[in-house]
Amino acid sequence: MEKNIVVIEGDGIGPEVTRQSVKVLNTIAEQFGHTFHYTYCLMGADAIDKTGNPLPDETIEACLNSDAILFGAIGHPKYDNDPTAKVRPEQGLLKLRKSLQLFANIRPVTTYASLHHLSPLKTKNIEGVDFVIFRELTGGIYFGKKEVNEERTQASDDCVYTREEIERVSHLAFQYAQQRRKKLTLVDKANVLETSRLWRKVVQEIAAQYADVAVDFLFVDNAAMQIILNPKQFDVVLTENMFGDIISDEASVISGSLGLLPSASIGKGAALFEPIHGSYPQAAGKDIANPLGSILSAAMLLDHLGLAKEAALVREAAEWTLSNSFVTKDIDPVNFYFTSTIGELICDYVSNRVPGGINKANIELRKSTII
Ligand SMILES: NC(=O)C1=CN([C@@H]2O[C@H](COP(=O)(O)OP(=O)(O)OC[C@H]3O[C@@H](n4cnc5c(N)ncnc54)[C@H](O)[C@@H]3O)[C@@H](O)[C@H]2O)C=CC1
Ligand SMILES: CC(C)CC(=O)C(=O)O
Ligand SMILES: [Mg+2]
Repeated sequence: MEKNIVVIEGDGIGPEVTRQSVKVLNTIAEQFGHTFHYTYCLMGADAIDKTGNPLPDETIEACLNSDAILFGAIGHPKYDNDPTAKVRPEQGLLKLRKSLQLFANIRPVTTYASLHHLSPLKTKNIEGVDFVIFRELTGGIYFGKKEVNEERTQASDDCVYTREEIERVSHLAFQYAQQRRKKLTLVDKANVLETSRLWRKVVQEIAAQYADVAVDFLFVDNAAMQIILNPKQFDVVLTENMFGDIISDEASVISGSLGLLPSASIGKGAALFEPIHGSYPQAAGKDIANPLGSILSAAMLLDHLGLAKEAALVREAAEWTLSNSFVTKDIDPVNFYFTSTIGELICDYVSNRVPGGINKANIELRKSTII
């Protein structure tokens, strides 16, 4: 199979985690006889530095002409700490999502037996947790009209949703639930927000078309608690843009680290794959960030290309690293391996196909020589 993949490394840890995913995709290509052509594009603070624009037109153009997009992360403290900056890295990502009409962001939350002991949550509450957050991605408060007065004493962000925006992501979420445990939870704030009441009404109507899916409704404040208290109750969680952004970072605590969670953004054609974390600037260039969120996003990319066997092998390799304690600093702050070593180990596993073929002594050597 021959495919064109756009790679947007972005800022902070974006480049170092994305490079591990490209290594893994290349190993998959070698093992299975595929050819992946990569086009590298700019976005975020890096793009502002080089072009003055957080999302150059060439990036949109390349993405529209690609089979899939692999994205790292954007964002830089010089903008986070300057609330008056008019041009900002995040504008690039929001505009890309809108331009490509990536209206559904799928964020799976799973747990790994070898990491249970690291969670601040009780093992009995998290073992077997397996749910998916369907986050609406191109509407709501992140895209509403923004205003600030001249004196900067008052500001507003409008939250707008149309019926059509709610319907299209809801149908995808219901269909996803049909393939899983047939339960869908809408998370909203319908006791206060008009947009949430529209969400609830539309989802109630759509539910009639999916009689085999059990639907329930949770206010977002309660949902934030339930995700920590009893995460096993969830199968598919459907929610608007900002609530999905917030509860998915929260849900990563169940898995063990924000660095573990992948995502797929889909919509009207293009498809983009990115870890759910940001640019983690404190770790940039240190080779300590967890690359698994990105590598598991690459697995979702492979699934999207119809390469299910390949995707499964990448997931198996990722699980193999975790269960053999080949983990980054976020998972084990004392005995940790570097970002690049985890990438290499996953490539080794993918090419050898059997864990017995990997020489543990060499891995220990790689760890100690780098430290
Ligand atoms: N999709 C994107 O590109 C996103 C960009 N951002 C941007 O990223 C910048 C930093 O934002 P933060 O709020 O600090 O969020 P962040 O997600 O970059 O980091 C928050 C914390 O999560 C942990 N973490 C994140 N990624 C990790 C990884 N791969 N391995 C190990 N630990 C990891 C670290 O403890 C870190 O301090 C900001 O400029 C923000 O706007 C934030 C979220 C998403
Ligand atoms: C720029 C932000 C909306 C990115 C973010 O936090 C996310 O997509 O998770
Ligand atoms: Mg986020």
